[in-house]
Amino acid sequence: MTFLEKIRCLFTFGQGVALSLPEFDDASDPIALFDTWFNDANKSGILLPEAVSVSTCSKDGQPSSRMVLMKSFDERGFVFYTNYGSRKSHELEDNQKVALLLHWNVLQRQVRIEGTVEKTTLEESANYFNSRDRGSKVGAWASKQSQQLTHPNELKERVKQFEQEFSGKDVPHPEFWGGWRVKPHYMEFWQGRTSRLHDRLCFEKNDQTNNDWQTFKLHP
Ligand SMILES: Cc1cc2nc3c(=O)[nH]c(=O)nc-3n(C[C@H](O)[C@H](O)[C@H](O)COP(=O)(O)O)c2cc1C
Ligand SMILES: Cc1ncc(COP(=O)(O)O)c(CN)c1O
Repeated sequence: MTFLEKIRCLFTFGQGVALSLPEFDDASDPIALFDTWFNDANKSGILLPEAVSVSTCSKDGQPSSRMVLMKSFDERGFVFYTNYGSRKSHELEDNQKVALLLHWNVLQRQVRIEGTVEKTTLEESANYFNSRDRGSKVGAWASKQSQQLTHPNELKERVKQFEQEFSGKDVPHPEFWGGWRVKPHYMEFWQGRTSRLHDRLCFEKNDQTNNDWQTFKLHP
């Protein structure tokens, strides 16, 4: 973003900002647009611009949402890492349909993503796990994510146990921990405007095997 655009964002905060959405053309690609917006969010000083809400749905249709950190994205999809024994992972095993939501408030921007998930490869998960700090690696072993604590000190004790187990060694990548890649079939870019006359730019595809996105706009 230019300095002028930043000033305009500040002055119009809450009223809709004055950054324009690009017009459609044949080359319209939602991943490229996401890349631009994600860069803007990174440059804007927002804390954790990569924080994203992930919504899953249980077998009986109960949706649930939680925040995760998006660690990478490209044409193949959006990747986050978690415990494969967690509630979200169990729900994703049963039902691969998923929705992501990002909100960059100072930019007055929201991105909605709908798609299906697949697990990242063991190699990809291990590479990411190995890049984490030691404390978070031990934490991944210690946390039985989404399970009830059986007694108040259980987590602390498990951290101690794994610190001892891996003392003086590299902390290995646990097979129960890894990535989910969200392959999008719908993406919507929302840009706040004055008088609530926001822009909504949508991309949809019916066939996951190609990159043919239909584009349209929605009333705010
Ligand atoms: C900003 C933020 C980022 C988070 N990032 C992650 C993440 O990348 N992976 C993860 O497993 N949990 C992350 N969490 C914790 C999750 O929100 C959630 O509590 C946890 O994954 C268990 O969810 P579940 O029981 O629905 O599976 C994050 C929480 C916050 C507030
Ligand atoms: C439980 C958990 N797992 C994974 C992450 C992802 O972040 P990182 O890999 O940077 O720890 C987070 C971030 N808050 C988290 O809380």
